[in-house]
Amino acid sequence: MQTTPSGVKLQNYFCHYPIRFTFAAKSTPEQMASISISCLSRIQVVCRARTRNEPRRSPKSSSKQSNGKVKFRGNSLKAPPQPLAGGEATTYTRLPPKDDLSAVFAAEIKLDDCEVAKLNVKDETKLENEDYISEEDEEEEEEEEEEEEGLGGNLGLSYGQFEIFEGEEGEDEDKYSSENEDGGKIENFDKENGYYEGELEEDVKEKGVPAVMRCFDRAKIFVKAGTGGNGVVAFRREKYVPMGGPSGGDGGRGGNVYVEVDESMNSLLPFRNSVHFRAGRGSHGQGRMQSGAKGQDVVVKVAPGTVIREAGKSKVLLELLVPGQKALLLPGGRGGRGNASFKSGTNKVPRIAENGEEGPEMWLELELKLVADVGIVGAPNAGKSTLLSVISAAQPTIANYPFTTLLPNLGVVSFDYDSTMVVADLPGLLEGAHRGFGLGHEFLRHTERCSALVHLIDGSAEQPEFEFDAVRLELEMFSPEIAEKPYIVAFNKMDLPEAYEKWPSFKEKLQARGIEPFCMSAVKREGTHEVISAAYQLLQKNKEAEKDFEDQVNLNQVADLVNKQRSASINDFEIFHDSGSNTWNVVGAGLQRFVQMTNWRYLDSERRFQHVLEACGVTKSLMKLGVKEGDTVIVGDMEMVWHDSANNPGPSKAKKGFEDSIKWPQWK
Ligand SMILES: Nc1nc2c(ncn2[C@@H]2O[C@H](COP(=O)(O)OP(=O)(O)OP(=O)(O)O)[C@@H](O)[C@H]2O)c(=O)[nH]1
Ligand SMILES: [Mg+2]
Repeated sequence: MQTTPSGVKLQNYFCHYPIRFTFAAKSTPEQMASISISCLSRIQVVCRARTRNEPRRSPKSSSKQSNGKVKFRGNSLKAPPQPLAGGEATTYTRLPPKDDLSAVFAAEIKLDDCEVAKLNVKDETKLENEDYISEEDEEEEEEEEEEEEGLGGNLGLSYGQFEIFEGEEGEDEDKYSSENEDGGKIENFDKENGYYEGELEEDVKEKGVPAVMRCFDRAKIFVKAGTGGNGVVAFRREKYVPMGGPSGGDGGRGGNVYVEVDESMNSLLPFRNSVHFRAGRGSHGQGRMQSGAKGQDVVVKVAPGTVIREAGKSKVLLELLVPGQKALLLPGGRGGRGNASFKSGTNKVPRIAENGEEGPEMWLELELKLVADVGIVGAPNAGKSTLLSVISAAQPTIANYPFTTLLPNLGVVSFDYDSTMVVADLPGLLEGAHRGFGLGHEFLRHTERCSALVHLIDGSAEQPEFEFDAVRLELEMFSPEIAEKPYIVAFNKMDLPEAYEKWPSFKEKLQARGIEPFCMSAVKREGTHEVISAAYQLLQKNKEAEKDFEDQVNLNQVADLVNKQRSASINDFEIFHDSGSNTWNVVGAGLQRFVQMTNWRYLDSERRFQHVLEACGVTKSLMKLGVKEGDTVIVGDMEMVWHDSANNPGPSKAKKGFEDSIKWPQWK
């Protein structure tokens, strides 16, 4: 733990989020170079020296910064902070190897060395006493100032002070804010486990693994196709053209929602920021028979290997594997017809136009699964990453401690000009992984896509065959489908004497179970070719079976379903009666759509509505079922009171939807 000149204690800690330290000091860049900081994870360090010519901050704005405050803030600054002139920015995007951890935890933040900063801390205290500003004002003004000063400004900092910007989304802003009054110690941080205690700890635990170890391979998004534009009622008015007739144009079609595979994406990380995707609405029709413009389409770009499900449902809607694949997910709503479309021999002056059809909407769950042909699975430290690095050009992190691999790595193995396969090195599996122990379960689903598996066994383990059994069991517990995949077993680390000794008994035991294991040494590159050739052969066998299945995939199946629902006949309906409230509910997709597209502003719409209900048999059915005067009838969103015109010729009132009276139903 270190103490800054302003009394702020800083713990060296393991950080999950991109954090930005900004130091401003009235010193030369050389002086600032004495500040040594080593940071873990994605931490950006900006050391900022104030030049002599730079104007000093006004007392008011200076006083807004209380000494030694440590603030966590969302990364929702209007202008993203940039490394400033005279400063230095370093961004770590990966964890350093474990060996380096001790060095990092022992790292120092030597703010004490900065004499100038110390002096200014006193100045600031003085100023703060002179001109006190409330905390809320402080926040607001601070933000304003950041906007004003932009990137070239002082970022609202005064000498000897620093802020910690937490690089997450604004939503987490409050949660992580830990402004410290008593000496500025950053509390709630559990150094051992690498996350914050209290609220934050709960949050992290809930998700299973700390954020830095999570890969963004699941997302939930909302998609909505555009609603069609409304049709209009208009009449042609032109000199020398008496009674020009109806000329109301149709509304434009709503925009579609597409999903496209983008080769450049390798995670679903962008969906953390953008969740809602709405296609544009069709424009309304206009007079002179002008149809509305079509709404703008929206294309949701996903990474290859994305599986799409409707939220909360297990059925897979789409599986997008190949870059460039584009699927129509939700078709936009049809534009409503204008009165020109309603012109007929019997009605030459139609005063009716339709609303645009509502665009369908849904919440989707996206899940990214690796598009790998072969998956290397095994216990932690078995040498999976080493094997991948030997057989492909991939350079995964290799180190002698469990869980070196936190996210799956991919490598392309090429045997020949046209025979290649993609191999995935997955994080190590522990006993109980299917219940969430270790990291493996987070990634087990990636093996669902693999056509074959390589079980890598650490030959130097105490009981290699138990290790194999434990991993097999985990796979079976997680998903029987994965367990059924063809696999080969490779006994690694044969260069070590203890592994060499254990190999004969291991081989014997597996052979007794009908499995022919391979032995190899990834480090010495011995036996690896045999292993990977055997995996390739397994793959070839499997691919032929899968090919037939892939040919049948229809990418537009969701849109087809939506269209099918839309074209549901108006004659298909069901009537539910609630005797308690005397309510009759008429349910049918076709009828519902008809009600939604009816524009009740026009009188002719009511007539048409009545006519349709009679024509499709709703009126008759209701009468058969014994509807009585004063009963409530609900069709789609429309709620009406049944009015038997034979008994009472007065109009019934709609409870909802429109003010005008409706004479419905009217029969003789
Ligand atoms: N002697 C010997 N050591 C090996 C061999 N293969 C891997 N190792 C060592 O085993 C250690 C772990 O190797 P990794 O490739 O990181 O193991 P891993 O299975 O990817 O581990 P996790 O990512 O933690 O699951 C490293 O120190 C490797 O150098 C081998 O064939 N012989
Ligand atoms: Mg590894």
